[in-house]
Amino acid sequence: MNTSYATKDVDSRAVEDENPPLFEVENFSLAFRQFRGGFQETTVEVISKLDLTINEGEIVAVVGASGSGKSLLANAILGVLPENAILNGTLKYKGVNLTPKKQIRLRGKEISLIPQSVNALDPLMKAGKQVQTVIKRKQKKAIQRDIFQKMGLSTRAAKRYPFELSGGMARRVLASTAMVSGARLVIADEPTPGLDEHVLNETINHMKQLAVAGKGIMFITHDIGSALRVADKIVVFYAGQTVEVARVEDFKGKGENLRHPYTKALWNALPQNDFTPIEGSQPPVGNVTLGCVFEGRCSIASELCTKKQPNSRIVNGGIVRCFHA
Ligand SMILES: Nc1ncnc2c1ncn2[C@@H]1O[C@H](COP(=O)(O)OP(=O)(O)OP(=O)(O)O)[C@@H](O)[C@H]1O
Ligand code: NI
Repeated sequence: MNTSYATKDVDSRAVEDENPPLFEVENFSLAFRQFRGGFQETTVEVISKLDLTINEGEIVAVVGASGSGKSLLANAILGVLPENAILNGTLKYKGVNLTPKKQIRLRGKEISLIPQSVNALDPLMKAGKQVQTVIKRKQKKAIQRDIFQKMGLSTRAAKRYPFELSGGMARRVLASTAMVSGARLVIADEPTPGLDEHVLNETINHMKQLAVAGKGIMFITHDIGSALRVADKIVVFYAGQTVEVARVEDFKGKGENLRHPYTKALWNALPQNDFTPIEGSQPPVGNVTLGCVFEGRCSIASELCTKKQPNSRIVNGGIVRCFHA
């Protein structure tokens, strides 16, 4: 696991060919083509100016409110977006552009998704079998039994069809699938809601084990608390943009070491801190603004923030998109 990511992010672009990061997103944007009022075509942008890097052995948490574009990013990486999606920017796996063809080849093998929805399970296949089908090694059944035991799933659960499983059990089956897949990059989209404390700890430990084994993990969550328990660095999303990339150690005290006002607000909203709610709400999807996406809720916004969008820059070993950080 590494914590010197900020300099590494910048350096790694310069020495791209020699030692590229496991996974990179650069200036990525995503819009949907829509038809309004008959034949008039419009586009709605849901992700813009998104950057992030995941190194081998690193757990990167992507934290953001509901609707900030987290699942869409996950689906974009896997290449499973609806037809009307328009993508721009680059996604690179091991320094090479992820083309749709490459995505099909890597999906489920090198890059594995723990989807947010349990509907992703095959309704016609028993739980144990679903997990066995992604194992490439021998002794599929033994490996599946072992992971089920670790994830708190009984041998009876393995013989059940998805509709016979509770929501929490189904989530654990999905997580088991990614864990045994042998993928180098695991994208976990909200793998923890509805898990009891014991299974939550198991899931977190398992993510850590995968990282120790050299895999890169993208852990998508809206819960900054669980992100801080497991991740090496935290990428904060707001309205489809990365507003900050911070080290876990930066989250302490009153958030003095954090850079973006939104990240500080998220930290101070935690029950163990001030429990101060964040006033206002995220701008709706498709909202086009000249200025900073957080400006309407920001306590330190100036006139500049209403007129211009800040670019990302490195501040104090982290990355921030704010004029006043
Ligand atoms: N096919 C689509 N066409 C138009 N808009 C879409 C489409 N799919 C998703 N969106 C919109 O894009 C935004 C981002 O959605 P996304 O599911 O990525 O959010 P999220 O951050 O994963 O939220 P949550 O925490 O609730 O899972 C949402 O406002 C959603 O309504
Ligand atoms: Ni989501």
